[in-house]
Amino acid sequence: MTSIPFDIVGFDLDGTLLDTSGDLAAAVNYAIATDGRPPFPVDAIRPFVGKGAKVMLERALTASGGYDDDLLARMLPILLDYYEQNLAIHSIPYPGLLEAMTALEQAGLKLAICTNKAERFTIPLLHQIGLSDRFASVVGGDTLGVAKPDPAPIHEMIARAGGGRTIFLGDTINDIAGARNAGIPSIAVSFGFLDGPVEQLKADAVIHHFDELLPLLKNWLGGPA
Ligand SMILES: O=C(O)COP(=O)(O)O
Ligand SMILES: [Mg+2]
Repeated sequence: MTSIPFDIVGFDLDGTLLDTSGDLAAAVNYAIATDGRPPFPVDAIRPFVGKGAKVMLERALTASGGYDDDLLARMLPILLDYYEQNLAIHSIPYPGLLEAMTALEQAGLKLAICTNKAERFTIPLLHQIGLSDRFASVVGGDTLGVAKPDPAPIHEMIARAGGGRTIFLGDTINDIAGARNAGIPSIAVSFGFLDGPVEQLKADAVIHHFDELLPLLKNWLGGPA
């Protein structure tokens, strides 16, 4: 028995479990350089992330002079191929994540992932970081053909993990709205790829470091269930 009122802790990937911004920025910058556009600093790329690689590229192209459909169609495969070859050069778990995961597992909880990143990148990235064996389920942005904030991938993550009371952690409105749409409580991480104050996400709770996760869950007072 655990004193934590959940069976599954679900996580977003980019900006929540892993700081992938260095590798995402390198892929965007590689692609836009083929059109002669100057690189973005990593900090500028972070707010572009959260709705998949295509939206990330669209946002980068909008911010660097605009684009048409032909340019987007030419550049997207360049970005995707580069990223696939360079998934984990700079990407690292956020501080305290590995300890928090171990503590949650020892408390009897299952861990799961629902990301808007395509499976083609998600599965090898987790493998390269050494985390593939730790999650009861992993659902990507293309697993079902619909992505967060649609609740379907979060429901799928829960079902594939065996079902049970679930809480979801994320760094963007897609995650927090997705959890709300799925009828489960949420926690926003303030260290992710925010595009505004973390309070704007209106999650049920906020953590600033993974050290806060276990105590928060042990003392969870409820939130929408
Ligand atoms: O790849 C993305 O844009 C988003 O991925 P995330 O849902 O794990 O943040
Ligand atoms: Mg994210």
